[in-house]
Amino acid sequence: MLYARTPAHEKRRLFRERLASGELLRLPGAFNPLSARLIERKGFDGVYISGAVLSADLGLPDIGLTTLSEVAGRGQQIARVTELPAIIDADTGFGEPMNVARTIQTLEDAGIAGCHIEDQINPKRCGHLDGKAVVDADTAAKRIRAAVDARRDPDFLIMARTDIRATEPGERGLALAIDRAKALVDAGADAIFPEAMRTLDEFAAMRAALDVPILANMTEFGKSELFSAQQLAGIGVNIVIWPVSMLRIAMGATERALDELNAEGHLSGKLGEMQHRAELYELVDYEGYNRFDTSVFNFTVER
Ligand SMILES: C[C@](O)(C(=O)O)[C@H](CC(=O)O)C(=O)O
Ligand SMILES: [Mg+2]
Repeated sequence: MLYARTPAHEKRRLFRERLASGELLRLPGAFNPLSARLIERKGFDGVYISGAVLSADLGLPDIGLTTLSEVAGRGQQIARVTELPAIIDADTGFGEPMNVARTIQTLEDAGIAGCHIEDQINPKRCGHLDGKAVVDADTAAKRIRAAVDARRDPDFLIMARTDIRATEPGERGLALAIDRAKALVDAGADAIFPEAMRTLDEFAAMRAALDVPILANMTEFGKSELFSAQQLAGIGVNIVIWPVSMLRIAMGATERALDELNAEGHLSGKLGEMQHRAELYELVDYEGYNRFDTSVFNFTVER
């Protein structure tokens, strides 16, 4: 009721423990707090909080327009309703290395379990758009070092994302990505998010080159092929995210329903696709609030 029971430091500790086991952890993107509850209910290992989703939700493109306060605020709303660890997209860290330090502490305060900081120039753009540019290795390493120095909970996961793969085609791009990832691990990154990798072999090469966990981004309609959780587990990937998928599904369904409403003047044909009122009530735990209420008023006062 109201919020999750597990304190943030405990979520982080448990997430680290699961990560150390080497199994693949599956994190669908939660596009709001309610969807995070559903992700938990369905047995996933964590929730991912996407910058692309937050921007889209506000009707904005994913080009670095959102602020730390907006991101941390949404992160807190989502993290507080689930027992699952929440990993959030911190873009480039919202400024210079000193801003990155503040970002990390703000996300810790928001109850988040970890984040990724990318090596794109400011302003960043979606990792699957063309024309991306990255900062030099020294600046990228400074961002990560600032993040690591700033955290107060050593279990808060600091993941470095490199976008360098897509800046050069073919083998050369992959080699650059591996070099950059190694430098970011040297700077203190706990995990690596190699963005816009193209094939399973590329993920496997990155996996073989590093001794920290790596993340695979299975975002649709982008630069990476889409692989199953089984395929990614098979090559030793540690975390997989489907960052925007649930929003895409919800928006696709909404669009079709609006068309039907226009055509038919009612939505009776869509009832089977809707979350039932009973399911919603269960998800937000009406019953728990009811119990709470009766336990508040369960005394009698003698006069
Ligand atoms: C992972 C990502 O950073 C996000 O914000 O969710 C995006 C996802 C997307 O735009 O599909 C990215 O890959 O840049
Ligand atoms: Mg993003």
